[in-house]
Amino acid sequence: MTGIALETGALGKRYGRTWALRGCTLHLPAGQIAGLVGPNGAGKSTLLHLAVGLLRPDEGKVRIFGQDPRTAVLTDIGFVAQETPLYRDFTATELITLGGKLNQRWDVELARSRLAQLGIPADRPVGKLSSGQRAQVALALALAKRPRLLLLDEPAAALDPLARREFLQTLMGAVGDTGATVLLSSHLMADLERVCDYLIVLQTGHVQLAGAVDDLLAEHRTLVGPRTASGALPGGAQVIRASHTDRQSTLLARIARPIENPAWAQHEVTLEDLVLAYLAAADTPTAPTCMGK
Ligand SMILES: Nc1ncnc2c1ncn2[C@@H]1O[C@H](COP(=O)(O)OP(=O)(O)OP(=O)(O)O)[C@@H](O)[C@H]1O
Repeated sequence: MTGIALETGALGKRYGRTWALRGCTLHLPAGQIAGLVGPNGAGKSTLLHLAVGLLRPDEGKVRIFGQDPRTAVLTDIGFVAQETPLYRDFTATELITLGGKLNQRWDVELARSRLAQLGIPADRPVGKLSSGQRAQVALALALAKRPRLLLLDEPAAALDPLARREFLQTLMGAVGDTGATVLLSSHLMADLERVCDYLIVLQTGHVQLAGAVDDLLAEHRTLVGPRTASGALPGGAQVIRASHTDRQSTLLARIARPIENPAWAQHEVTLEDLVLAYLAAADTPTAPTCMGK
């Protein structure tokens, strides 16, 4: 599927006098599984609530498939909020029936079979399930909607490691089947490394880094070489994060082209290296920002 699933322009939201999100400009190409990362309070939940139309922007715009989420596209969006709010007195079976009455493209079988596969009691009020089981019910309901865009706010946080792996596999399977776009907020970098092909890093309400994972990894290297001032790097590299010993510098750098100076050893970076470097750099006054293609 082509096109842009989510687009924001100078998007801002404040609570009282405090901006939770400000100047947020990004786009998420359709068909991607995107990770949304950032420290506590960075604005991830705020962005997701704006995208699903549950919050109104104070500045700027947000568009889902080119439309205002507060108007036309709600049937295209699936959302699992952080605390997985569900009607706690209802059983999963009742929620599946209810969903069928409220949604046009409801896939009853998908929801039922998923819960049966996971051994989740469908006839017990969801308020009496464990928080991990409730998260699974919420995901099953969101997938049953067959959304074009699925927004998940830390969906796997309450799951044990095995359940998390199954959750991510189901997610990837469902997305593979339907071509849905996913935006998934998480603090679990290993999970994101496993499933994401696009990455958005938020820091104090701003986009710090965004782009296709393959491009971001190709554009960055860890460089180890003679102790150097950041301004004197080979090949026009931009230093994101530097650490030094008396004789040696280790730099996480954004490189425009391969560095041919043999004094510098180059190593590929992991997604976690990259995110940590940008988040740490954001605490410095000249924080770099990198927007991908
Ligand atoms: N209802 C609210 N009233 C006042 N301030 C709020 C409210 N919701 C969020 N905030 C503030 O807005 C900022 C962004 O919060 P948000 O929940 O979007 O961050 P987050 O990145 O999702 O954090 P976490 O990783 O902890 O879930 C924070 O400073 C938070 O304290």
